[in-house]
Amino acid sequence: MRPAPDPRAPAIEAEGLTKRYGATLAVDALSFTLPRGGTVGLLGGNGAGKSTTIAMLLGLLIPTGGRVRVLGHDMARDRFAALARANFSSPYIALPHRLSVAENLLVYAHLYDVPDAAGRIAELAAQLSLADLLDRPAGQLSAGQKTRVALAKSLINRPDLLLLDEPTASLDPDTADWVRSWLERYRQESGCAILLASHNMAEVERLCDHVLMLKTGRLVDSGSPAELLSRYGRDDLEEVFLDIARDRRAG
Ligand SMILES: Nc1ncnc2c1ncn2[C@@H]1O[C@H](COP(=O)(O)OP(=O)(O)OP(=O)(O)O)[C@@H](O)[C@H]1O
Repeated sequence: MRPAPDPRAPAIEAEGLTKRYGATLAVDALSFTLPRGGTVGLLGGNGAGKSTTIAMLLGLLIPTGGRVRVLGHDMARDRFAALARANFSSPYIALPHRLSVAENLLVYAHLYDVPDAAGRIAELAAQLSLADLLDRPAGQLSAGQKTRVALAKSLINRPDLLLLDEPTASLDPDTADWVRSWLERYRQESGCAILLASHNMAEVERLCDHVLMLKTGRLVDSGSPAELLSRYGRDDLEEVFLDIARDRRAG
């Protein structure tokens, strides 16, 4: 039997994480740590390697090199134990269309072996204003409603680590702001660690205490939003992002 993982182990420890697709080095020796309860932003332009990194953290892709521990579990040997305590949300993943919202959430509750599944679904429906949607087919919801259902799905097992890929993509500014405020509050109340991949710099500045800047698979800079702003002499992260994308160095 393997020893139980240290409950204080970081949520994510990546060391030299690498993924190669033929000639493309999608992720190039990425190392970082996400502490328990922390929020790390994964930033980078299209094709920078964000989704590939998340797929390796979820055990969906086998790294070409390096290693990653999630909640103290080595993903190469013990990924099912890690995944029971983690969850994931992306607006690009559709839930089965014909099943109602409640049926979808029940399937996930059973997959994660959630005790009192009906009670947990009712709790999340109240927190995420889903009560009126529970009997509607998932395929008939608006983008904002689908995002709230996807968040409920991602929290069904009260995860210790939440991986969010573009949580506010395709949402109107009002709904996006609602989701950000909700995540901000949830993170403070739950102590859940969050890895957030986003193209929205204001979102990253608001939610993240540490930011990883990726460019063509490589970690080109990192720090707290305040550290990055001061290093590049900028007023917002969008300008820092453009400096990095256009190879303008920090002063
Ligand atoms: N299955 C695949 N086969 C070959 N190359 C791939 C595959 N998946 C991704 N890539 C390549 O790996 C690189 C990183 O892609 P990835 O999707 O991780 O970037 P991303 O940062 O998530 O981009 P975006 O912001 O556009 O979603 C890109 O050059 C992409 O073309």
